[in-house]
Amino acid sequence: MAAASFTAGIQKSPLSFGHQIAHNKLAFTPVSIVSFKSSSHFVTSSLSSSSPTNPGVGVTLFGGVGVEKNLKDRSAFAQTESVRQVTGSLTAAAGFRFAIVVARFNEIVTRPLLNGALETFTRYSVKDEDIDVVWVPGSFEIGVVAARLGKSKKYDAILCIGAVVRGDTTHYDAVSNSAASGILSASLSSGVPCIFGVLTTENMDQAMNRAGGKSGNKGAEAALTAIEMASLFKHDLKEQ
Ligand SMILES: Nc1c(NC[C@H](O)[C@H](O)[C@H](O)CO)[nH]c(=O)[nH]c1=O
Ligand SMILES: CC(=O)[C@@H](O)COP(=O)(O)O
Repeated sequence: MAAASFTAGIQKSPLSFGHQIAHNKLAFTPVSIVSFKSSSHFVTSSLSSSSPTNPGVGVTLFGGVGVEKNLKDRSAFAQTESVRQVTGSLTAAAGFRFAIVVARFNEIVTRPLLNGALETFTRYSVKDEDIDVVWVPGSFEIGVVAARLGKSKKYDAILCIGAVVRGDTTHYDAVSNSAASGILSASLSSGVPCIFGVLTTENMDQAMNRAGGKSGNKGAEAALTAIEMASLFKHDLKEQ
């Protein structure tokens, strides 16, 4: 089934993908760094592991990375031998639910950003039926919609896509700053990660280069961020 797409309450036909984007998968190999003391230095070595309690979630044990001289004389700075570190995983995205809020303004840019995001979700095993796409008029409107979707608690992360391109006036600053603070505010007020996939560029060339052109596809990158943050919140930062 294809991802649902909504615009002002009207369900739109499913999106089709014309081509496969070239995008490197990020390798998030969970790594543990163990340390041992050698005279007055910490020496580090590394080996791989993943959390036994949360498969697919990297846990890094970390102690004295780098060279720490004369530690015994600096007891105030004594380091613990195993500080737990966590990072979201990209390997277990199946089952996560995502909303994408996308601005129609500069659709020639935002449409390929959206397609890049959808292709990435598919590549990482997110099902179409677990993705809802909501269209809004412009980037200024993204924040309020992201907040509403976040508070619905239906989604593990919300990906926000827009393209603000500088014109002749100061309007650019107002729209781009409002989009950024609106999306941040949606994240903080809902407690659901809202990912900033809004381009803010000097001209259309810069925008197109980042929407599948020579600078990659920022929509695809933002989708990876959404997966990582969804994983982090699901497995390690659960509300108690
Ligand atoms: N100029 C751009 C806009 N402007 C429209 C605003 O976002 C908003 O829809 C309007 O002010 C009504 O509230 N939007 C973009 O996404 N990109 C622009 O470059
Ligand atoms: C980013 C904008 O809002 C921009 O497109 C508006 O253009 P202008 O400043 O020339 O009115």
